[in-house]
Amino acid sequence: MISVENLSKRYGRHPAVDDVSFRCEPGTVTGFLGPNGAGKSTTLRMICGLTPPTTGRATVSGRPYRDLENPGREIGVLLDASAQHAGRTGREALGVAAYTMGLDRRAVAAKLELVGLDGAAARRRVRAYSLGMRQRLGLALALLGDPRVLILDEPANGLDPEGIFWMRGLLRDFADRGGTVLLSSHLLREVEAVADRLVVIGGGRIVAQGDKTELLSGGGTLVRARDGEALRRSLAAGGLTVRETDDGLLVHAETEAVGQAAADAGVVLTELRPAAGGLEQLFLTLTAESTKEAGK
Ligand SMILES: Nc1ncnc2c1ncn2[C@@H]1O[C@H](COP(=O)(O)OP(=O)(O)OP(=O)(O)O)[C@@H](O)[C@H]1O
Repeated sequence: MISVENLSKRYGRHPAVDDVSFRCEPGTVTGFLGPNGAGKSTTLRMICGLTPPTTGRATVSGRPYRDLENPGREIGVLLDASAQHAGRTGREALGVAAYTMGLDRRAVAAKLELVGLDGAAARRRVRAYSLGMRQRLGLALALLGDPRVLILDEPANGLDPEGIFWMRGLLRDFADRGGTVLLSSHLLREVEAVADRLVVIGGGRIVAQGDKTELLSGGGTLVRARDGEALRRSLAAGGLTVRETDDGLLVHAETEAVGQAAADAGVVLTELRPAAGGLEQLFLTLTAESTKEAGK
């Protein structure tokens, strides 16, 4: 469990994080979403005791990070995959971490295997690693002490599509086994695929938070079929209002009602999903604002 209560951080007169509160519960993946400069990294650094908050507090498993006796056993952290000793091999990096956490060295081999770094990769020095390999090593370090909580800052950076798919599976599995995951991203689509809950931050303040499905719903349903005309007829027969979009037909109804209308008419669907509504718009606006700010 992670609890963030009224956390604020000022740099001079600049409020990098402004009165941020949220909780991450066991068994869930929380996506911490915001455009560049929104305050995500600063918030994560405050949770991990690396940046002192101006006001407010954050706890992990009920205690401030700095009070945890052996933090790596409670919480796995990956804030910057490149912040690793470049002269060590992957295996050495994990070996040193295992030693400081008082772990059996066998944990090293198990985690190397888990993150897909084979023997040859583990023997190479970190300076020769691609960003994707550094992310995998960073994840192995975070998971090394078998913590119950994971905090990851933009973990998909540098991973190829197969790597991103693999990581989502790993995080989902971690949460399904009762773990708590908080991961940040500046891409809605990236966290949408794995998160149960979303916390959206813009300009240092929380602008939306809650259940992902609820936040993304309200925008209707997007549906496609091989036979577009038959689909249109089936939806009209079901009394549903339809609008043509680049992504398919946008129907003003829940997915279940749309699927039922198509099934009643025997129409084979090729796609059926909630259209991202208010949240997507909100996120696009935030991103546009931050890009404008950056250009000033
Ligand atoms: N050490 C610092 N000194 C001064 N300002 C800082 C410092 N760290 C962060 N900031 C500022 O605080 C704001 C939030 O930065 P932060 O890195 O937390 O954002 P972010 O959402 O993680 O974005 P990014 O993905 O670009 O890192 C930015 O305006 C940034 O310039």
